[in-house]
Amino acid sequence: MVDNMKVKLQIWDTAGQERFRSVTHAYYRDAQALLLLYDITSKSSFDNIRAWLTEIHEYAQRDVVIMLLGNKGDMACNRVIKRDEGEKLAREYSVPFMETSAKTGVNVDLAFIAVAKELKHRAVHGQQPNESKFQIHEYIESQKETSGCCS
Ligand SMILES: Nc1nc2c(ncn2[C@@H]2O[C@H](COP(=O)(O)OP(=O)(O)OP(=O)(O)O)[C@@H](O)[C@H]2O)c(=O)[nH]1
Repeated sequence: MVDNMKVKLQIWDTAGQERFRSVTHAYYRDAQALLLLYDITSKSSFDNIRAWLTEIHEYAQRDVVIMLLGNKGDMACNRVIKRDEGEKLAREYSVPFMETSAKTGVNVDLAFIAVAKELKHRAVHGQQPNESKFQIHEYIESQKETSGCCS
């Protein structure tokens, strides 16, 4: 339930980076939202994000909701990608960003709730230029948790 409205999300987990080239566009071509995850302890996973963003720009829907997530936030002591770098990349592409942990659950609900809220808002209000916009960036900034022993 999002603001008293039932929102149904169908979630697809695409193949990982090593199979990156073989992922069919069909996976994300019709998606309304895309969560791009990298692993804060893996430089290659972070470097792959740019390639994904280029792909998305080319093949995904123009108004797709994109969110950048730096996962394994619980392993901040082993991080090789600073939070700063994630934030900078997100700013460059104007997408919201936060660090998450699938292990501890930090910010995981928030990522899905923010997407659900954005999609619900669009469904209810449409996308007329004058309509008030749900501010997904602001919502995430106000709700996200930041933690980590060495961050
Ligand atoms: N500590 C920690 N480990 C995690 C986290 N998320 C995933 N892992 C571990 O990282 C490994 C890879 O996780 P997957 O979910 O298979 O990653 P993936 O990118 O979907 O993998 P492929 O799609 O197969 O490339 C597993 O051993 C997970 O248990 C996290 O937030 N924290």
